[in-house]
Amino acid sequence: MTTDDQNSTVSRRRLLGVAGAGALAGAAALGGFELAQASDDAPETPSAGLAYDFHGRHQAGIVTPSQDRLHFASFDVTTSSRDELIALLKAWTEAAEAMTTGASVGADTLTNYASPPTDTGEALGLPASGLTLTFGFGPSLFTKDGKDRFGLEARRPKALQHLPHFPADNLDPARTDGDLCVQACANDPQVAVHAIRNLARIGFGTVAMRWNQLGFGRTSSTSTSQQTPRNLMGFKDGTANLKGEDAAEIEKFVWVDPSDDANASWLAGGSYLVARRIKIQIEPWDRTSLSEQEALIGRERAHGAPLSGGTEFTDLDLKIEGRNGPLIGMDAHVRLAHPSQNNGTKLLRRGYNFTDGTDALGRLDAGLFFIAFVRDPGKHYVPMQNQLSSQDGLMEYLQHTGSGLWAVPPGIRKGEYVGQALFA
Ligand SMILES: C=CC1=C(C)c2cc3[nH]c(cc4nc(cc5[nH]c(cc1n2)c(C)c5CCC(=O)O)C(CCC(=O)O)=C4C)c(C)c3C=C
Ligand SMILES: [Fe+2]
Repeated sequence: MTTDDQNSTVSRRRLLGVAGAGALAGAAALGGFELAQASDDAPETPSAGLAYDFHGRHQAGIVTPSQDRLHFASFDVTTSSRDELIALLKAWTEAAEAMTTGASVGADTLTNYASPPTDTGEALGLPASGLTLTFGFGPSLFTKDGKDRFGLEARRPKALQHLPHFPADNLDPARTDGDLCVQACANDPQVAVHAIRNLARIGFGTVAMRWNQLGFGRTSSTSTSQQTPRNLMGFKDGTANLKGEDAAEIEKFVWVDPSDDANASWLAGGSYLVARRIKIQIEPWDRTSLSEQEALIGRERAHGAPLSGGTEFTDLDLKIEGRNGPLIGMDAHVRLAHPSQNNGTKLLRRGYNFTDGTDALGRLDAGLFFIAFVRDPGKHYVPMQNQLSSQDGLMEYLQHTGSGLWAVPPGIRKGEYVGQALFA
């Protein structure tokens, strides 16, 4: 595996090769700890000193191992100038190149006393922390209120539509859609927040942040080297996820192929990002019996094994019957999400837990910020969501409150800017 292909090789050599001043300062500050964490026999826990290459065939933050923290932001473009939009994407690329190495934005951030600093400063001295920045273009970038603001309409991918209304959706427009999105993931929340804040600052006058979401505790593993984490329902989440190492399946289900859409050859090597803010009714869930919880998921809670038997990674057996019907019930989440019930479809999940305070009744506003990367949302996401939203027993405890779909351009080569082929 090369960094060019996967952006994901992380080794001591790589850590030492990180060029950013911030990363070097951070590594020096942490002394031997950094090196110990990044050594070949290091535990699978991601270290703060990791750095993923921003350049490569695909954007990082998709098949690279998911980090612990998320700051996701959706932006609306406020200018009607195509040139200003391109200038923003160039500036964002330059800033992303710096920040993903642990460096500050702008060379003279602490020496030019006549201007505001070019970097907001809160990550100064912190290492790269595995920061990845993944950029996406929403349907409204191509056409908004019937207008082709930037001359892009003819190049809009057919699959890039606003997501349909799903049963039981209760979407807040203030947490839905957006012209552009940026997924910032890192192993330090301050690094992820710093990245989004700097991109927003750079975009002042060109874009306005529409909504954003903080996330913690990844709810999926995207690499076989990672342990399966737990979501706020207390279950292991990500066991049957696509993993970055499954090259053939990633090719089939994640990356857009040049033959997929003649209008959108610029998207080849990219993907689509689906985001759903799913609130979990935590208090009723916590008063539900263990047997009911396990029946609704279709797996046992302690180790994540399917209710049809075996251990965590044993395949589901959807046919085995118990005394009262199938051991994995007809409305169990894993049955309804399983490829055999979805035309063989798989998706790459990359979600995070969230808590956003309490509501007026003192209930936690918490849940799962679901993110998935798919090759074709109309085939690989919409039918599955329709099935889950209408039949999944878990829906009694869930409410979808935010949503969006973005086309994620392919990786950026050195000297290029994010999404350059779209504007060529
Ligand atoms: C549309 C896709 C999906 C949404 C939305 C979704 C929400 C959601 N999921 C859990 C908890 C679990 N999901 C699990 C498996 C699983 N989920 C999806 C898809 C969506 N989930 C898929 C494709 C799968 C894999 C199915 C399979 O092939 O077996 C599991 C089991 C562990 C695992 O395999 O990852 C859990 C637990 C919650 C709590 C949630 C919304 C809040
Ligand atoms: Fe799920």
